[in-house]
Amino acid sequence: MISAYSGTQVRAAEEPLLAAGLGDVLMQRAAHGLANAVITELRARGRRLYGTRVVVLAGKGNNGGDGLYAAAFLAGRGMRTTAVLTGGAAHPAALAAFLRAGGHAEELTGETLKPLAAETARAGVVIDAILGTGAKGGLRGSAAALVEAVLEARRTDGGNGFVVACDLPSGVNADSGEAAGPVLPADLTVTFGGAKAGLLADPGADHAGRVHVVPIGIEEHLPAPALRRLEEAELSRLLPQPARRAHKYSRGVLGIVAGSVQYPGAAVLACRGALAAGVGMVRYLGPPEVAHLVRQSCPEVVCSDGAVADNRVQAWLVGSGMGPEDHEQLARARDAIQSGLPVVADAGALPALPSKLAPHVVLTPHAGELAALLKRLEGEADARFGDREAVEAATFDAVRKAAGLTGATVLLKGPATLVAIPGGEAFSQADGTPWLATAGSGDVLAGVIGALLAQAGSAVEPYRFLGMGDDGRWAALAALGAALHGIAGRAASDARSGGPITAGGVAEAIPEIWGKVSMLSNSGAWKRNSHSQPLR
Ligand SMILES: NC(=O)C1=CN([C@@H]2O[C@H](COP(=O)(O)OP(=O)(O)OC[C@H]3O[C@@H](n4cnc5c(N)ncnc54)[C@H](OP(=O)(O)O)[C@@H]3O)[C@@H](O)[C@H]2O)[C@@H](O)CC1
Ligand SMILES: [K+]
Repeated sequence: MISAYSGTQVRAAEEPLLAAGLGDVLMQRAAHGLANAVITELRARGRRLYGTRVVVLAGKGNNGGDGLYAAAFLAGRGMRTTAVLTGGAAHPAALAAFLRAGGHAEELTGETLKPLAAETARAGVVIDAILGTGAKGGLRGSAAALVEAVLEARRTDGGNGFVVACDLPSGVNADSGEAAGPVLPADLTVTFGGAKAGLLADPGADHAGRVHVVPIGIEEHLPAPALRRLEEAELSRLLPQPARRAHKYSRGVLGIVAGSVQYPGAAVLACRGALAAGVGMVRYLGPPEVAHLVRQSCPEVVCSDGAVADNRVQAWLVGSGMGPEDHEQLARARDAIQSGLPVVADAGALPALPSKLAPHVVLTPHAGELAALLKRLEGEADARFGDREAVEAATFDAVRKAAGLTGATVLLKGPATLVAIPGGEAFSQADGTPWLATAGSGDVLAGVIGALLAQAGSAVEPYRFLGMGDDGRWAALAALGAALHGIAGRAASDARSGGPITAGGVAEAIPEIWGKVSMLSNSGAWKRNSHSQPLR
């Protein structure tokens, strides 16, 4: 599991060591980890160190200090290093070490801005150490102008160097991933002590590239993470497995209220997603025309046009492919939400939610649907997240806000899918491929999560083992569904040499992914079939 923390959490964890006079030791560890990551990356790209040009953009705080110490180390390895001092000053000891090692420093001024931007754009390696966890807002002033000029120079002249962000891409908010000003997107972010939550939430995740965590000795002081990402070991542990004496009812029954005469395919895809994700049985409730199509595509599904109360299930999925005019389906959706059973509420069910929900209700909006929900809950005049763009600019805050206002677990679909319960556990899964942005993909995801709720909603032990509260399991199950769906989407695309996929293709790929993930032991090694390919 990747555990990510807010900037405040990391700074609090540093406090006892800073009080013990170990500030410089922490900085040296961070700088050493950063320099080693640069060397590893250059070697992986088949590039020699000697003579390669490195530009470090160094702010006046400790983030700049990390960058300057790392650049000093690289200068000692024969790299040609230039430091651009963006804040009119620099960490004194780190700058002295850099100059002693043979580095060359330039102050950023009105006159030097253009040539330094051009030099940065041409460099083999750029270390972005302008701002770290001490940033207040996005980049501003001459540092912002420099980054804009570098972006422009890279656009016009190209540039094949790689960008390494020191702790986080400068201007990205460590807590939320928001970026108020320009940001130099990184190929790699080397982050210290623990990942920052803003690196796993968009738009920060967009800018961060790969994330590499360097331990610096503060780890035992860190609290429960603000944001988690399930990896193979946890996926393997959390995937439900049938007991030897299982029967279809004990395996879990999912009731699905989805689809309409206008969108019958959503019902079929939700059923296919659920069936692929190990549920014992699916009961479909909906209009006869849709039920007919469901029966034809999925003969395993038991269909009826009856009432929610007449169907015994362990969980419900409601809303996919339903519109505001589908009164009968919406009435069923409301009954399901009020049944007290775990529920996935998707698409058409979102505008019709009761005002107060609980975490066993999992909402699965995309950014536009989340904006509409928040606008309704906050009131049009006060809505901070009034439209899709506002949600996309601050995904983590938006999802936490929606969880707080509804009381439900909220899953926001995206390249980094975020899940949060009110005031508690939150997850970010980025397992998929952009090809998953295709019609029906969300219906399959809703089916997969519904199937997981029906099978495993009552088990709390695995989550306690992972240090989560009992309500956290609703978010973890939704994150598990997002991970399965994402990995399956990637596998489906890989099977076509990286080509496009359909929602039906994603559902088809899920059972094999489930099998492969289940084969992993908790250490991440294969239990059986040790020659199998890793998942990602
Ligand atoms: N604590 C430790 O020992 C360790 C810390 N570590 C490292 O330190 C980093 C945190 O360092 P930090 O606290 O010095 O803050 P940092 O991110 O460098 O920025 C503050 C400076 O930027 C300025 N500034 C602020 N906002 C701005 C803006 N929008 N646009 C432009 N300027 C802005 C602000 O100026 P001011 O506003 O105060 O005038 C101030 O001078 C952390 O990310 C990690 O890399 C590791 O080495 C481990 C040990
Ligand atoms: K930085």
